[in-house]
Amino acid sequence: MTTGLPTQISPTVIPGSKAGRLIVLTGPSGVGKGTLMQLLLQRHPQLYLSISVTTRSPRPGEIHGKHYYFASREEFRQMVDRGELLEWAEFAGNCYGTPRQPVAEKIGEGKTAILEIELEGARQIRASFPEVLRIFILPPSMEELEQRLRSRGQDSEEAIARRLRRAQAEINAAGEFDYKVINDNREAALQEIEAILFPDSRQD
Ligand SMILES: Nc1ncnc2c1ncn2[C@@H]1O[C@H](COP(=O)(O)OP(=O)(O)OP(=O)(O)O)[C@@H](O)[C@H]1O
Ligand SMILES: Nc1nc2c(ncn2[C@@H]2O[C@H](COP(=O)(O)O)[C@@H](O)[C@H]2O)c(=O)[nH]1
Repeated sequence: MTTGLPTQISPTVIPGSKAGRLIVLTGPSGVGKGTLMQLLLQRHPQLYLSISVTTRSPRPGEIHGKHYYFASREEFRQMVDRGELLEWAEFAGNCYGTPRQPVAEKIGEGKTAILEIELEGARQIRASFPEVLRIFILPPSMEELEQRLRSRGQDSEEAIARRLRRAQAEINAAGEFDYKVINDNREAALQEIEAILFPDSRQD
């Protein structure tokens, strides 16, 4: 398990229909990506949010198959070796990856698939799927980011420190992305994302 390089997505497009879109949403841990995605899905249930595999332990309330597929390091390594992940990366001491098949299926059905992933994974996707639309979510300030990580109340002090160290490097790479959205006011950020995803009257 030494590389996270992806192979191609290869969606099978249903004859007579157009292929869907792949969207990547990235930003430092705690910036509010998950919160914004849940709100977006409530308003646009036709969107498909990929469920990742992780070796991280479940947080209280997290459900296997809903929030993540929780796997051991060995299970994760086997998925990598079998080419089952579209991308994967290590983040703050754990592995995270995107199962290939459901994303390929949804795109093949003409749907919009969204990946909520960290920077290295976003770079891998860009390399294997250049048409991807990539959005970076920024915090209003580093102080606010730290405050959000703490108020979430889910991570140890050590985990928060690791995530904050990684956050600055991720923010420095925001210029690589197609769009940047500052998540200060939740509703305003959501509307910006909607305007990116649904220019004109496109709703798929
Ligand atoms: N605009 C906002 N203003 C204030 N608090 C917010 C805002 N958006 C999200 N939050 C809060 O910030 C915390 C972190 O949000 P969330 O878990 O969605 O972040 P995330 O980017 O998905 O993190 P991770 O990448 O670690 O999964 C949560 O407590 C959430 O309620
Ligand atoms: N490269 C990938 N990154 C992923 C994936 N799923 C989630 N993530 C990112 O990991 C961090 C930490 O998440 P947490 O749930 O432990 O707080 C965060 O930035 C997620 O966006 C994935 O499949 N691939």
